[in-house]
Amino acid sequence: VDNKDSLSIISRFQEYLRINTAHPNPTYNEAAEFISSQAKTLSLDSQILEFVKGKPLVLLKWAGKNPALQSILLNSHIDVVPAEHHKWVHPPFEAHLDPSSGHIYARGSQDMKCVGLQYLEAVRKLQASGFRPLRTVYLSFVPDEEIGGHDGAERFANSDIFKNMNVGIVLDEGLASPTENYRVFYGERCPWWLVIKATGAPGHGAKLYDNTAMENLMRSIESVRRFRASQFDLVKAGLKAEGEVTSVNMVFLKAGTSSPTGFVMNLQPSEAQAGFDIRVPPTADPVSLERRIAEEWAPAARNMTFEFKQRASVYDKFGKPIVSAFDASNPWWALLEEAVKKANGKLGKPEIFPASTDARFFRERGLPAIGFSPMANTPILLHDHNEFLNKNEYLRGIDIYESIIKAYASYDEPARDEASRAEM
Ligand SMILES: CSCC[C@H](NC=O)C(=O)O
Ligand SMILES: [Zn+2]
Ligand SMILES: [Zn+2]
Repeated sequence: VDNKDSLSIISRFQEYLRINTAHPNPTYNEAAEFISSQAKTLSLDSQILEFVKGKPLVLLKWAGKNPALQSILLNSHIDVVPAEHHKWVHPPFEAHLDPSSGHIYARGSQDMKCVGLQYLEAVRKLQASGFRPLRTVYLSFVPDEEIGGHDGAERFANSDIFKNMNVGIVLDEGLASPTENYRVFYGERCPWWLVIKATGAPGHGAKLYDNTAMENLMRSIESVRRFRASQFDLVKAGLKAEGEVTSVNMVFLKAGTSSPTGFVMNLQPSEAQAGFDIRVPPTADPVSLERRIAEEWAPAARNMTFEFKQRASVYDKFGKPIVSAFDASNPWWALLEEAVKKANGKLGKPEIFPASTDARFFRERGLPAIGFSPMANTPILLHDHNEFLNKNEYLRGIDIYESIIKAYASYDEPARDEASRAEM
């Protein structure tokens, strides 16, 4: 790449980053227009699907020479999480490029506007080199991943349009890696968002009595904390990776009787609740966790109830953990490894993604999906202040994708259907 090319590649990335697609009011239309205009410069077929009004999904198609072969889907989400503007060194939607370090600061620089545009830039380079794909390559830019993906990737994966695309492999997001090895993911933990509620007799703030809502809730919180520590200890001791234990973090506490001048101090409230973000590995036993919740964390005997705000299934409809194979049964895995190597990149060991991504909707349909965001030598800053990606790392990622897309789109063995299922 000569300097002029890389300058325009970087400024296109900045342009995308400057479109504020943060929740709760993402400017999806502006982003969809930007992506469509990019697709036009590449002569890709482009359509905007609106499974839910106001939530556009941009679907691009680079037609392959053999449409009978299963296609390749390169997925990325358009939306980003909100940012606390005043806590950033550079405003989160300015995409400031620091001239001395080469870091580009922006919300979405790692998660995951980088990946979406790297796919496009890789296609641009492949086209310039005269490459023509054997398999059809699709690029999807989807809304709402950060709020659960139900109006985005989930509807898309369950649509007839998707069915007719005859997808054989999906690439989706991974995580930055502080080392020189890229991280790569074959599965992810399932989000369970739990609210537990305690009730108890109200009374004078000076009175000691049993069964207050606060006491009942506190006992649960203590029990949750013991479990949390037991899981965290396994990670700290190096016995399990982050994605292999069940995480539970308290994310809100709600209790007390408020008045216009603040909380009432001498009244013990009759209700109290707490919310927990729980992530369940595909290898965990969801039944025993649910029993723990019902018996220890929210026992009816202690006047407690619970409710899930989100409860993704650990198993698919065949009762198997929702993971993609990374052995010889999944030819896409070896192809990815080789392609990354060919582009002088190194891959770490296959991992379970600790949070959730849209990949689960494709895996649920029995498709292999690989989580991969080519960012090596980069601190993990997704959802953090001062999220950044170095411009050279971004450019290097384009070369990596160029190699992967070339290998995938040239692969002429029809992938066997059962190859997409993992035996775990
Ligand atoms: C319940 S779906 C939420 C998806 C979100 N994804 C990335 O951060 C997450 O919290 O993992
Ligand atoms: Zn993401
Ligand atoms: Zn995210």
